Amino acid sequence: MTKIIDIQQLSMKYDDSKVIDDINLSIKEDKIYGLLGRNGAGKTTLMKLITAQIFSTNGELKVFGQHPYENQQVLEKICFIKESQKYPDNYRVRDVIEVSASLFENWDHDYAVSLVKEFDLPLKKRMKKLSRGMHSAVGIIIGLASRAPLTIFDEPYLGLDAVARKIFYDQLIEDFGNHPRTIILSTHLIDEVSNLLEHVIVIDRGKIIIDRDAEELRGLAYTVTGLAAQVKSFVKGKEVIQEERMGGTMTATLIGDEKSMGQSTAKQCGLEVSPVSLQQLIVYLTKSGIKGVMSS
Ligand SMILES: Nc1ncnc2c1ncn2[C@@H]1O[C@H](COP(=O)(O)OP(=O)(O)OP(=O)(O)O)[C@@H](O)[C@H]1O
Repeated sequence: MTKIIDIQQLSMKYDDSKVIDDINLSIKEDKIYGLLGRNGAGKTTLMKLITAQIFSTNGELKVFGQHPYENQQVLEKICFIKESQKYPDNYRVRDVIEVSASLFENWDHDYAVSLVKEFDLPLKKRMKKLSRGMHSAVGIIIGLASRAPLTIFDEPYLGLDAVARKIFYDQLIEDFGNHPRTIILSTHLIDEVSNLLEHVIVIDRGKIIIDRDAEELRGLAYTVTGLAAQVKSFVKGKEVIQEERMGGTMTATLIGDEKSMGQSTAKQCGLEVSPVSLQQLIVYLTKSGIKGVMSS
């Protein structure tokens, strides 16, 4: 599979503090990536580096095989929708759509218009009069209708209600199916997007700590519950990322995929086995400060 982004030993400092710390990463063609991590982890900084809005202090970054800085050939293939995307106040929704049409080679006008209807946006209303959520919906429409070969959404849904977020997810998955491209979605709503993601990248304090196929990651951990003595005996020698005791009962979350047979053994021992959501797993892994990169 072709690499769309190739990052080697990339670092970036703001003043004296390293916010991107010697990372290696490759992003492949026609996949949906989740870029996840805690506040201040370095997600936006990484996206700004990829889209050539800021310079790295060290390392190599290639996008579509070239350095992205002031490189029109590369930049015209990217659509970056930021968290608080700004538009000229006096523009109407319609004007934003028209200007966007001129920026992206693969722009689909009919699709943009159908999305405006889906999100129930008033085409004639000026941007400054839109609510926060409506503002975000405009960004989402541009990101989807651009059909840019590399589309990056950085927390695109500030103020967007649950219904509108569902429209976004449904549209993303449907349109991606018809027009595959590389999508990077940065979000804190991990469980909501969990089923959309094909690959998960987690950044923590400027370092990539997880770079792994989403399906593999989902099956990587499980929770066992039962009598404390039984759970204690079962988890002995296994990698436990979280445990909790309530009276005589104990719950433990362990790392171990299907192949390790831990889940079937736990069931045979009479323990209750339950899956761990992607969000829970990422919270555990970032809290426990895993060393090195969990990569596939
Ligand atoms: N312009 C700047 N000047 C100095 N420090 C900055 C600047 N922008 C970001 N930082 C710092 O860089 C670090 C990474 O910030 P970044 O915005 O990349 O994090 P993030 O993962 O996107 O966070 P969030 O999820 O809260 O949006 C933070 O410590 C932040 O304070």
